[in-house]
Amino acid sequence: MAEAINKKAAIIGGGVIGGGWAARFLLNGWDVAVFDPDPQAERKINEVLANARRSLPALYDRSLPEEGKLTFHDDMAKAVSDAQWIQESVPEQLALKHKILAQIQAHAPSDCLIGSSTSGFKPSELQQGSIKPEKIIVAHPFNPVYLLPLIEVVPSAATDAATLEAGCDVLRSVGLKPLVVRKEIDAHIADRLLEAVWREGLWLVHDEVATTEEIDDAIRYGFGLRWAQMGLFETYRIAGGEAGMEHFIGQFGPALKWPWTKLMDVPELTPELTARIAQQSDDQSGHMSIRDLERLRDDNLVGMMRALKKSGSGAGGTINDHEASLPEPMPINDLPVTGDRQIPQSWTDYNGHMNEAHYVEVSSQASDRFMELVGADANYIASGGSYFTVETHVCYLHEISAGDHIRVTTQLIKGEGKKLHLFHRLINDEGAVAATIETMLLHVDLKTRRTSEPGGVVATNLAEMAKRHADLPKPDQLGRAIG
Ligand SMILES: NC(=O)C1=CN([C@@H]2O[C@H](COP(=O)(O)OP(=O)(O)OC[C@H]3O[C@@H](n4cnc5c(N)ncnc54)[C@H](O)[C@@H]3O)[C@@H](O)[C@H]2O)C=CC1
Ligand SMILES: C[N+](C)(C)CC(=O)CC(=O)[O-]
Repeated sequence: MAEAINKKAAIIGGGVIGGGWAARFLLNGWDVAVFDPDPQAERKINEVLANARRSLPALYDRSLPEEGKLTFHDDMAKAVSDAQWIQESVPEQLALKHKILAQIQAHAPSDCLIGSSTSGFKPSELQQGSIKPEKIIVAHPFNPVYLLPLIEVVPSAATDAATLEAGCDVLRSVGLKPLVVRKEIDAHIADRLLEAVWREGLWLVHDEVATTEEIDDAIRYGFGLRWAQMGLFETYRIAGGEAGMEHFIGQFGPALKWPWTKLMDVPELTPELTARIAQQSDDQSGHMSIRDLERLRDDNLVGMMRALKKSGSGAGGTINDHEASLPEPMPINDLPVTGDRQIPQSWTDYNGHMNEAHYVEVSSQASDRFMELVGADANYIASGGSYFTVETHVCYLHEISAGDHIRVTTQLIKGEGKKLHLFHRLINDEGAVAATIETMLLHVDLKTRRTSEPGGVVATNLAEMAKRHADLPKPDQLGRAIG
């Protein structure tokens, strides 16, 4: 069989942001070629990648594609040849970006789009002197690039609609949420907002009103939590109470003209102020290495984004959409695969392995998937029929650790009348059955909350599935009681 050919991304500049881009593409199945003259680039990217491997897959309840191949190059031409996407992430200096973009375009495939990670330059500035200005856009990510879905995509007058859409499709395919900025401006949308908050923070330290830690507390215990799920305007709509946004503006709008904010001025970043900020930051966080801080940040982000995934709000909706686009797993031993996932860090406990509670979560997801396969899907449930779990028995056979990949197969033991008797096997990458979960569900009428016969399509599908599973050997753990 011919080997599948992966897509290839070229990462030009592999620092904080280039490393994050490399991880996002690799973990979404792309090959990645990096060009960076820093002799430490390979080590740094591998460390970022290790953090990405423990966090990005943990956002999903399905496996990401098989990881692509990572290569490092000291020749720009080799790095960009055959690339379908090129991402420039060199330092924020316009002259350097012009030089690098010219070198890229001298060697890149002629139809290849180049995204620039620039935090502040407009695309028309980046395109100055370019031989193909229409192939350069701003694709501004957020740190950590492998976890945060937002990507500000900024076209210029030289960018046509089809190129822009094709670029957004590529970015969506690796789980990003393109926000197309309709009018190019310095620092796009998000950095305009971030700069305003940062400027105020600097003034508060300068005027000795607050330390770096106190400013961070003011954000993380309060409005930072609100912003992650509703942003600025939706939050303020609620703050206007039943009278809404107009009332809110009427009450707090005038304060914008009172001396609440420093607004446009920037404090002089003298050596003394810089040293004060650096010392306060060391006092606040110097007990942890940057990589440890990154892991803490990533674990918290995964937890918050998994909560958003449940409601589908904001970043959670992007993860759900990306998850739905991931390929379906193939059957194993004639059984449907009803789960295929990496075990997140947050599922492990003080014994250093997957906590017992999450086996039931895996079972619940596998039963849900099985229900979908026999037609008891979201539409069916909306029409008033569903299954309730009434009994579950778990056998823990081998330890499962954070980062392990498991697949779940489901054998139909009985699917007749109101009863749905399932047997799930959790299979690890060595092919061993790490756990079995036997579970009984009953069909219920959601209006009366009483058991009822399933609808025609579900009953027919179950009967067909039962025929296919009838000759399979009965599992050893079936009907097991404790003792
Ligand atoms: N750090 C951040 O929070 C964010 C930065 N950005 C943008 O990303 C870009 C890169 O920023 P960072 O990654 O933070 O900087 P960085 O300093 O961490 O990384 C820059 C990398 O570029 C490499 N480099 C320098 N000259 C080069 C050349 N001639 N060819 C190839 N590589 C070269 C350096 O060796 C370094 O590894 C900037 O445009 C920045 O505005 C965007 C979003 C967030
Ligand atoms: C500070 N910064 C301007 C480089 C920040 C960004 O561009 C985005 C981010 O990740 O905060």
